[in-house]
Amino acid sequence: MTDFRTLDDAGPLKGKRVLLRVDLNVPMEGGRVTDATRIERVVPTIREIADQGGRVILLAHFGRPKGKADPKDSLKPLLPTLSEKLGRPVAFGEDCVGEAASKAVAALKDGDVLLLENTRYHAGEEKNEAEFTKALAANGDVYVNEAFSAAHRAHASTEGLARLLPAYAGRLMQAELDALTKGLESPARPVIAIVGGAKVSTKIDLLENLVAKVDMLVIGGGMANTFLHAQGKDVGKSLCEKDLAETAQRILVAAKEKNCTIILPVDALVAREFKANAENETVTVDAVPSDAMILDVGASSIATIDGAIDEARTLVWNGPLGAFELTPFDTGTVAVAQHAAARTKAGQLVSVAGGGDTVAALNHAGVGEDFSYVSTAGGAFLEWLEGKELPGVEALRAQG
Ligand SMILES: Nc1ncnc2c1ncn2[C@@H]1O[C@H](COP(=O)(O)OP(=O)(O)O)[C@@H](O)[C@H]1O
Ligand SMILES: O=C(OP(=O)(O)O)[C@H](O)COP(=O)(O)O
Repeated sequence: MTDFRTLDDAGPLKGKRVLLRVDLNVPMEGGRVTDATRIERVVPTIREIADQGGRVILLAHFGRPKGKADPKDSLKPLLPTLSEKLGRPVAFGEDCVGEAASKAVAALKDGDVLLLENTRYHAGEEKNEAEFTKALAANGDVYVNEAFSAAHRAHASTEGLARLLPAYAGRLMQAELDALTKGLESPARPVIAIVGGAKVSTKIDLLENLVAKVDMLVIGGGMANTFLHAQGKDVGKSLCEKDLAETAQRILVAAKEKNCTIILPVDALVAREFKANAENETVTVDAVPSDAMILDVGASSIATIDGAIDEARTLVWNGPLGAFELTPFDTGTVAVAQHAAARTKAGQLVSVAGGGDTVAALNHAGVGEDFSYVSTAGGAFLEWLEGKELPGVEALRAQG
């Protein structure tokens, strides 16, 4: 049962300008998409609207350009993949508001698809500014939110637009919420969570609530370095947000109070260069050379994590355990992903993973199909798991 309106409630969309908010924040390398999962998952909705004769106007962000039109965060390089996956041409508007956008929208015929440039090129997006939201809304008759993975952001294109235009949830938004509710509303215990990745400052706070929901929490990736630093260890030149040491300490205390076992790496693969096949060595986390970076968990840590997974009946995972895009720093992520997949296939574990890079990492490990459920969302998925209201979903409910 959904308590918001979906595409089924939108009425005939023929001739309507449909602002479709999608999450195209996909992993890229050298200007090419390296994992197209997020694109593939929104294709059915784009087709469904276009096939009815709706004029599809895709709104999306890429990276974190912080209100500046930084070319490295352009959505343009995604066009070939988007068009290939969709099996039809996609036009491009050089801006998401103003003349460039309105001209591109005016040129659309029924059933056409248009991608507008990065919404985060404008500061009004993240500030959810009324003027900017109005400028976005000027190009649409209807708003459809398909970006579950950005629903934890109260931005103009994820939240504000739902208040200005008739608003509906897209098929993926609906499916993600249904699947997570079904899979995790009353999970089999013990529950283990793995949180890694690089978005330390935007994800660390949610760990405080998460430790009350799960029995074991594995902290890996860049997130682990901040915790190791908080424990007084020298993490050398590793990705580490030192100003969050107090937050990390608070989380460790909260975990103890809630009887949540925290599992931090005991050893690490370190290197002096952030590149594939950089010279590397395994060291204990007490002996990280001051000129080196932790780029993956070590073999003893992998064994500990695998052992903890063996005790669990439910796994939730966001954020790779290391810089998995660069061999051999994919070793920990691949080993743990394969172990969890084998337990899942044997019927011993319910495994739910999510996040743009996490999905790419599972695919890289060859187990993307073997988890119980793979969400496009990382941060949004964890916030949902915490029990938090997601602004993008709440704004749809307000109209429901
Ligand atoms: N120890 C580490 N040092 C640097 N980067 C890391 C480390 N561990 C993981 N990462 C990086 O984290 C990124 C993914 O983080 P994040 O965006 O939080 O995950 P997701 O997109 O799945 O939510 C990957 O690009 C990976 O290279
Ligand atoms: O990639 C995303 O989230 P994720 O890294 O948690 O999977 C979303 O596009 C949100 O991006 P943001 O964390 O820059 O707001």
